[in-house]
Amino acid sequence: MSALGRIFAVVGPSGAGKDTLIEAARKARPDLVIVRRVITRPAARGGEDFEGVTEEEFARRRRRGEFALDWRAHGLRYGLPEAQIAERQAGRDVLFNGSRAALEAAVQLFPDLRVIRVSAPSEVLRERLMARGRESAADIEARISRAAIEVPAALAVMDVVNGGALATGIDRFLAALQPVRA
Ligand SMILES: Nc1ncnc2c1ncn2[C@@H]1O[C@H](COP(=O)(O)OP(=O)(O)OP(=O)(O)O)[C@@H](O)[C@H]1O
Ligand SMILES: O=P(O)(O)OC[C@H]1O[C@H](OP(=O)(O)O)[C@H](O)[C@@H]1O
Repeated sequence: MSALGRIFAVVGPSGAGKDTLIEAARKARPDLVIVRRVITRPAARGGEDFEGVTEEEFARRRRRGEFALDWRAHGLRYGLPEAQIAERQAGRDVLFNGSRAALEAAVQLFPDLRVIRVSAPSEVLRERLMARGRESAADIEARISRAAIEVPAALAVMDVVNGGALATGIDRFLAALQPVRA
């Protein structure tokens, strides 16, 4: 039997670059299982690879116990399919794009959770969200207002600052995914 793979939650404010860094890790680390989230958002071109479902379908899957963990944010529901998390059992490292507000619940479920916190200055967040153009100006302001949400103080986190050149952010992110040397 293989040892249990590691499990990583990538968190941080909207615009910090979580999806961008995760996509870079997908190329650099083909061994990683990157959880494909189920979200009650219409499928969009570009950005995160997720499964878009209706509220009804989300609720149905939740009732059937298909999600290891789920949460609400930005008026949307997000779920992590249990079947993908279970890849850990085969010794594979698993990574998911998480919510700071749902980290307490995540740690209850995965006591060995490794948290990677991605950050960038708030003026940079706003510029990036406006350039990305996925949300309205009002939605962008609502997202910026969540920028100050803290990771629970008791949790150890690995910080990845992605406020400047993307290549630097990617290097830092890949380093955070490496096993710690004894
Ligand atoms: N280091 C960087 N330099 C310049 N632009 C960046 C950098 N990192 C990410 N971006 C851009 O910023 C925007 C936001 O990045 P991304 O969508 O990855 O953020 P996110 O943290 O996943 O946000 P959300 O939580 O809203 O999904 C994207 O358009 C992305 O291309
Ligand atoms: O603000 P907090 O609670 O950390 O995160 C809330 C949610 O916002 C982001 O989703 P999206 O990719 O922007 O839809 C995160 O991935 C998370 O699911």
